[in-house]
Amino acid sequence: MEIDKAINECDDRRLKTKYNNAIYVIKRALALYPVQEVALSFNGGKDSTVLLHLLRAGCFLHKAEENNSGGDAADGGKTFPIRTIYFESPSAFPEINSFTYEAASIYNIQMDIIRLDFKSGLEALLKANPIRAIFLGVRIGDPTAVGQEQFSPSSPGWPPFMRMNPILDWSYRDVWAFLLVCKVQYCSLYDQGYTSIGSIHDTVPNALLCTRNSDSNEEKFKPAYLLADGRLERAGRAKKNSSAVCGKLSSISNGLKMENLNSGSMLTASIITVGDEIFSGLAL
Ligand SMILES: Cc1cc2nc3c(=O)[nH]c(=O)nc-3n(C[C@H](O)[C@H](O)[C@H](O)COP(=O)(O)O)c2cc1C
Ligand SMILES: Nc1ncnc2c1ncn2[C@@H]1O[C@H](COP(=O)(O)OP(=O)(O)OP(=O)(O)O)[C@@H](O)[C@H]1O
Repeated sequence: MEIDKAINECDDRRLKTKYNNAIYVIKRALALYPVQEVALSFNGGKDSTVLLHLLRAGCFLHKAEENNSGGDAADGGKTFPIRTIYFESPSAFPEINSFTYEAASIYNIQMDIIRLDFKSGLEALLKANPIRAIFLGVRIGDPTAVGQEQFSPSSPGWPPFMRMNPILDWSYRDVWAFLLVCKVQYCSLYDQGYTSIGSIHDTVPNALLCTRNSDSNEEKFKPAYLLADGRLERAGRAKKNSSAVCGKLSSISNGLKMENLNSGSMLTASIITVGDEIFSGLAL
């Protein structure tokens, strides 16, 4: 199985540990729930893409252990056995839609396209299918991760199912290390400077990846995997309450509250003085 092989052959020890822990969670989930009772919530984003490949590897390894065949699962892990759901929205980027559909075709994924809001869509899904647990690509740091663990029952008021978050403890760097080491395809927007993708109305490339051509002054963006500080991955996402004006954003949040940046740290500033400008009042 190419994902498992790529990780085993790489020399990134941290990535190996993250991978092994996520595979452990997936294998326990598959031991708890029959495969017909689990689903993957996939939206073509980077975290979803990581999860998809972890599940491909996890299903393969689980099946191999069940068969006690030393890794020789019948179809080499080519058919993806988990029902997959995609909440398609008219405000999704076309690149996200096309990548999602492409992934479904490449990996033989049975994908249910749901054109309802999350809650109503899940209610309909659970009514029509025996789904009891859903894999999500939620990570600590996502606003929706607050209070969640690797296995978290859905919230009160939501239909009852188990949310399973195998990459909850993965960092931005872990996500990119995995995608690059495994050499898997990801949505093209990430190569255009998008580091976290919401809707077309609230997402722009991450300004921290912006470069300017010194001759033409043309603005370009480096790929997402070059973002040095993963805490700023949501810098291209608008705040929930910021308003869009004529399709443009009136304000963009960097996704970090100032108190997050400052908590527990001492702020320092340096001033270099040459001569006696400060003392003579000329410094400003
Ligand atoms: C499969 C699935 C299960 C979810 N379960 C819950 C839930 O139990 N409780 C809840 O408050 N939100 C739930 N949500 C909603 C998400 O927490 C979140 O609001 C949604 O992903 C939108 O995030 P965004 O605003 O960053 O796009 C669920 C979403 C999905 C796709
Ligand atoms: N429209 C959707 N359809 C299906 N699942 C979704 C949808 N939106 C969110 N999810 C689930 O929630 C998870 C977290 O979403 P989030 O937007 O944080 O991550 P991502 O889209 O994978 O990556 P990125 O942060 O780069 O956009 C997804 O990995 C997926 O499991």
